[in-house]
Amino acid sequence: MVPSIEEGRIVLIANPVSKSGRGAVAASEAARLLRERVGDGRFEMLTTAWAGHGESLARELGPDVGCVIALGGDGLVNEVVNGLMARAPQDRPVLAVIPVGSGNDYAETLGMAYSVPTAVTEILRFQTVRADVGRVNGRYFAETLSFGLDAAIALDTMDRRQKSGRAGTMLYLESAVDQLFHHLQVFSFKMDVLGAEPGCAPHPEWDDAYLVAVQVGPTYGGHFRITPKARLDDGLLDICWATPELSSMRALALLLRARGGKHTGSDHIHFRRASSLVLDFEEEPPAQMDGEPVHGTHFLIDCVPDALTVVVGQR
Ligand SMILES: Nc1ncnc2c1ncn2[C@@H]1O[C@H](COP(=O)(O)OP(=O)(O)OP(=O)(O)O)[C@@H](O)[C@H]1O
Repeated sequence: MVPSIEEGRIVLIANPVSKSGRGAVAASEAARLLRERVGDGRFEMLTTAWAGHGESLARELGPDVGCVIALGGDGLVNEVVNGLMARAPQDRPVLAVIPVGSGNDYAETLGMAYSVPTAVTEILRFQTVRADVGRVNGRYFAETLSFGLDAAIALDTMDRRQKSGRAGTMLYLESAVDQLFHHLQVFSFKMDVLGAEPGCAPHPEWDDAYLVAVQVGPTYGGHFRITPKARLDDGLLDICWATPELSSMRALALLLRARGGKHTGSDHIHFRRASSLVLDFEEEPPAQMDGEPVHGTHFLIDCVPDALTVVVGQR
């Protein structure tokens, strides 16, 4: 049983290479502020040294840790969540996030501030909620799992970022325009909804889609509100898929409307809510989970209700 967030140790797991290296500077600032506020004895900073390291650091946290803070982007949050989910439910410290990534969708859902000092102050208010976690083929996701167009954009943006060192919304839009006008693809999929909300039809036929998103929270791709009504604590995954036939121009207009969650009235957009589902694709689509690549054609997906306690900000 972990100690309470007020009494236990606080461990910061920082990704120094997040946001093109800005994570290192943000981590020193956060560590200095946390040491000042809670004292040296109650605080420790761990820095990731390789991709995937955040998961083992979170899995192996000592029994005296009451709160683990992930400083980085959605990729680091995903690693820490996977580490925490490997522990027994009563041994999972509270999760907090200091957003220093390029997407920060989970931090956005938690309402965390983007300035390090404000985020530290918010964390030390110890305001928490319970949160569900998504699971796909045995791995966990905090916010988003998606297939097709938006995953292609997210993965292409990451590729462009690594090659050019650039970041931000413009890079995402450049990639979106390229994917929409030169690589817009339809994927054949079959969705078998097992634990649907009452009144929801299963969807067992093969169908075509530009994208399928399975969400714990409302956003993906850097604050696109793809499932605006998704809640962290309802025990359900919100599913959205977009069906053809759309011209590249109309698909772009729909994507831009999705930024504010205003795509929901389109005849091409469909929603379901379910606690579990099986998704099959005829051929492997581009896929992402919290911004990280996922591979395969057969996906067993479910919601782990009430899995974590998470710190929320003031927005
Ligand atoms: N020390 C490290 N060296 C190299 N890669 C790392 C290291 N620590 C973490 N990573 C990897 O860096 C990737 C990106 O991390 P993170 O999500 O924190 O930042 P980001 O890409 O800038 O933000 P976002 O995911 O929001 O786009 C993740 O795949 C993670 O596994």
